[in-house]
Amino acid sequence: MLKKFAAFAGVKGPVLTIVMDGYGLSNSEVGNAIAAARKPTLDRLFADYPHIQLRAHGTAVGMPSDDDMGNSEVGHNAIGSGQVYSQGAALVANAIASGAIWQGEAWKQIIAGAKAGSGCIHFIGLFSDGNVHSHIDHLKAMIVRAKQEGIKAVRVHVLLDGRDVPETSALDYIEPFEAFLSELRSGDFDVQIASGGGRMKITMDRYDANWRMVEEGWKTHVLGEGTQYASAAEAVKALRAEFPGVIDQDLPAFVIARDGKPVGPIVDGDAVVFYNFRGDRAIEITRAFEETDFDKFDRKRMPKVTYAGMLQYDGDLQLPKRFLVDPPAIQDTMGEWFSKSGITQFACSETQKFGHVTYFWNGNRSGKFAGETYLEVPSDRVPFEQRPWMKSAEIADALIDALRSGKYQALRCNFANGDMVGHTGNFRAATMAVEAVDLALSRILPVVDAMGGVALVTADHGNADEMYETDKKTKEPARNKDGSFKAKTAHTLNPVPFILYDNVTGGRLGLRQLPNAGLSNIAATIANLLGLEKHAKWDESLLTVK
Ligand SMILES: O=C(O)[C@@H](CO)OP(=O)(O)O
Ligand SMILES: [Mn+2]
Ligand SMILES: [Mn+2]
Repeated sequence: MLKKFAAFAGVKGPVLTIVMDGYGLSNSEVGNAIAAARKPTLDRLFADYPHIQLRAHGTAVGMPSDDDMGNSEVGHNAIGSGQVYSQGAALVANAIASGAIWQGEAWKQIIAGAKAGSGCIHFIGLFSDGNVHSHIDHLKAMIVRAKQEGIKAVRVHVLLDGRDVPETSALDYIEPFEAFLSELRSGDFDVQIASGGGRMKITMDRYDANWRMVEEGWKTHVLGEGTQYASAAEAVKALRAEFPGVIDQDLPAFVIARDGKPVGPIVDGDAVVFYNFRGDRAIEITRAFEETDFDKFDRKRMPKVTYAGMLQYDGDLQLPKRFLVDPPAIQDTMGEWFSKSGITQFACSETQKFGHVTYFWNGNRSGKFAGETYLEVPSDRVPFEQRPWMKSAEIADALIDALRSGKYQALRCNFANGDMVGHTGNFRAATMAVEAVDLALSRILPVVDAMGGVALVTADHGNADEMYETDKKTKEPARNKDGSFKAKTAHTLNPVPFILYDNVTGGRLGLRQLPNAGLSNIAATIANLLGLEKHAKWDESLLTVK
């Protein structure tokens, strides 16, 4: 049990934490969909309530460097655990730098599995240096090592990014990578790109939102079925010509073939490494490779392969069984300790972010702690620039019901809008996304008051705050050839807001801006609002009490 907090007995009503996914604070109004949005409720919160800024990127959330943007996994891990752990990106980079990865059992089994079988290793993963789900340097290091260890054939299945990196940058990765492969290729080392497609079209679905994507990926990578091209570069050029305006993340699947035959379907005796380190979008394809009883789609054939993930993606479900690098051992999360302290908890989001407030929040565990209730609002299956309001109204409905029920002391939710619509690169839709969240807040906050509670309004990282790429030389917004601004689809490095909405303690409570305040300070702040001391491992609370 957490001890009683001496300075404050806790608010009478519930404590609600609202994560506005992808809502960063930028000083610039240029390309800033948040500044451009009409958002009277948020304007009022910033004008009238205590608020500070939190760091949500780089080392503050366990990324290798402060050049790394934040993302939902590291952000929600930091919020939910009150701690900063070295995250997948850093753990993998270190394991490669020290060589520990090659000494691990899993890598040895991949090599041994391929040698005893067909001799071929397949690498499937997100093909960029975004460092949110994967890094191309990790892929390259594994290919070099595989050759050194006497592997004869490697096939690479490239998921085009355009979401963590510029929206039409696929060839900036493919072309140098082909040059890298040419250098390595030799009489006894046959290495080629075998298939690919946009990350939002195939393979990388999450939270069971759309298994058809994974089915499409399976057909492409494993069965080698689909439209054939002579090379990945040719595929990207041809698909861009065929689908003008479609950005990398949404490009259709392609198969590389010679004389009508796919160069790298996955067959019995192969080894397969899924090289993403982040779990949410890696779990479904992993299940397709590992589960004997599998009913999400008809796999047609299930090759007997030696399969490994870069990390273990779900500790509870032990997915995958074999993994190259140990995930961060996230312990003593807020969910667990509130549960042990008898606090009832409610978590809600729509499908696209549901795991963020449950699985990521609880340190990448899919199980529930006692006293937790989860509610998932099914997401639309559309390009989100077509529905920028997403399920904000339904999430507000659910929260209002949960608050009014009086059953829950700590509630948490995630509004996906700023992030999911921000990722489309559509500026106007992103302003509407922010406006939809503002409307939801205007409905929820009066209910918080009525129940005698308080709310913390924050975000996990930026996105909608920067909708244009910056020209590296001029530092001005970058432009396309036709003079229009170049859309930016990725997260940002900006800090996020942390607002205390409190109409019930008579102004006793405030927030302090510690110099390095970050997302990991939120857990202790929530504990104090509930009248509890923080867990010894959690970073400092930001609450001030008069
Ligand atoms: O969509 C995703 O997978 C990432 C971006 O790669 O976004 P977020 O971290 O907000 O989930
Ligand atoms: Mn996010
Ligand atoms: Mn995002």
